[in-house]
Amino acid sequence: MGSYVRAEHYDLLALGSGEAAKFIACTIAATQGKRCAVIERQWYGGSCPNVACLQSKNVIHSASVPAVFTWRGLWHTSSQWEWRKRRQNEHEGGFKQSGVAFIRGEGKFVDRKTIEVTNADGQKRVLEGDIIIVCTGSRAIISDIPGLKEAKPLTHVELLELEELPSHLIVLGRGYVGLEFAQAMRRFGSAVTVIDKHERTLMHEDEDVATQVQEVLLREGVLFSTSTSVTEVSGTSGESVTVGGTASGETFQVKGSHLLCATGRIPNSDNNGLEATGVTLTEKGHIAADEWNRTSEDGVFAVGDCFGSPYFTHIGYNDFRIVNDCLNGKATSEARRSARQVPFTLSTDPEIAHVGLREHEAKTKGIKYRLAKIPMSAFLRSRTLGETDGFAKALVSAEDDTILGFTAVGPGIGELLPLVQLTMKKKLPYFEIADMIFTHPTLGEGLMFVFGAVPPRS
Ligand SMILES: Cc1cc2nc3c(=O)[nH]c(=O)nc-3n(C[C@H](O)[C@H](O)[C@H](O)COP(=O)(O)OP(=O)(O)OC[C@H]3O[C@@H](n4cnc5c(N)ncnc54)[C@H](O)[C@@H]3O)c2cc1C
Ligand SMILES: NC(=O)c1ccc[n+]([C@@H]2O[C@H](COP(=O)([O-])OP(=O)(O)OC[C@H]3O[C@@H](n4cnc5c(N)ncnc54)[C@H](O)[C@@H]3O)[C@@H](O)[C@H]2O)c1
Repeated sequence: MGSYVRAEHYDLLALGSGEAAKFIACTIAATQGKRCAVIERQWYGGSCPNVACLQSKNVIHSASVPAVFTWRGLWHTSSQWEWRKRRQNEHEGGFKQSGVAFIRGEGKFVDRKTIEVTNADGQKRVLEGDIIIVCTGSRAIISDIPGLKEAKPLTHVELLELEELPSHLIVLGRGYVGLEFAQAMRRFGSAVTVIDKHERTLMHEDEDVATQVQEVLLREGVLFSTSTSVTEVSGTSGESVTVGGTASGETFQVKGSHLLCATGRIPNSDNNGLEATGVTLTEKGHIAADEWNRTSEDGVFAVGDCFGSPYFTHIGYNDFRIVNDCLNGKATSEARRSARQVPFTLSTDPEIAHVGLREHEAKTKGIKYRLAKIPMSAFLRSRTLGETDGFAKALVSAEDDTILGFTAVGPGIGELLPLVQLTMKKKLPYFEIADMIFTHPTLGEGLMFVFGAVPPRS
């Protein structure tokens, strides 16, 4: 550290201002009157509002509204910069109001309770905290395929900053980021080729779910190259870029104008001095912590993507609740990591919405279930929308009447998850949903039909 600098003391210090950290710091400041600070090198409030969930869903929605089917047509704000400025102002206001110190700069651990922060001008501050929250997020993987880094590929961050529409976007990776952006950019008018090393889309999902979404994208003109091993990339994204390798054993080459890397994410647990603390990492580089986000160092918590919580903002928010309970002496067995539901919505059109057990998981684990599966056209609302692609399926226990899992592919179908989640959480029988009165014709009404189709117990 060079010359001695007196450390500024805080009761609670967060590294990274993402979902869980901002709520923890603001809540502890407000409810316990503690002195809290958040260190952040880039955006107030982390990725979700600025470069991930919210902005990407705004782009995706824009691409889905035929009347304004143009690149940047329906962006509710004039530009991506305007979007971020608004989110920044909202978050800056939130921190100020709650009395949390927002400290701009790159943070690096000096020891378990001390973080050195370097701002853009190279000036340093040393902060120490009794409680430390590590919330440093994750970043897109840019693998070491020859020529890939040199091609300066886009990640979701740069894609959201593009001023021009790519004439031909090559998407490497067919997971959440790849599929959502592939469809949106195709709808805006780009030619889109998606390349993935696996044979099928969304390997974790049931095959019928993955196939349904892929079929829609194919119909809209997205091209797929599957079981593809990319061995070289040449050119530069934004000008002309060529991706080559083998696809199902055959030589493969595709030339495009832009390249998006969407091959997964790695935790930001390196380059921040964590090795100077006693905090340990998992094999995948996540910060190792227990059921209540407590690391191996007393008073140091890890939250969000860097902790390996499933990479969703709402799960980051749940980390906040768990840590907040912990800090209030309420670390209960109900409020722990492995006890929580992990619902998600993939924002393709149609969406995929899921909670609980998948069918292939039930089969692998030998869990006996009853299956109800109906086409989306049976959700009468989908007919009024003219959007009948998809289906919904529910897995109900063969032994009692509790719901084990629910998955649906359909328009705006993610909005239906909470009712199913609540029924599952309260361990209510599935027919509580089947017996409800739903307004007609809403998507919710479809739940009555799915759960009404559960076969009787044998
Ligand atoms: C394109 C895209 C779309 C997504 N869409 C959705 C969605 O629709 N729904 C959903 O639930 N999830 C979505 N996700 C996932 C979601 O964005 C992440 O799970 C969530 O934002 C992670 O929050 P976090 O707090 O862990 O990290 P972040 O929000 O990334 O916060 C970490 C912060 O730490 C800062 N930081 C890191 N290291 C340092 C350091 N040394 N010093 C100072 N600051 C540091 C970073 O600048 C960053 O701001 C999406 C992800 C992507 C990439
Ligand atoms: N709607 C949402 O909630 C949402 C949206 C976007 C992202 N996210 C979160 O972000 C996480 C990361 O998303 P992601 O799409 O970056 O990762 P992902 O893990 O979902 O998908 C990565 C894909 O890249 C492929 N791949 C990996 N290496 C490859 C290579 N060398 N060549 C070709 N293909 C390769 C994999 O087979 C996989 O299909 C998700 O797991 C999710 O938790 C959520």
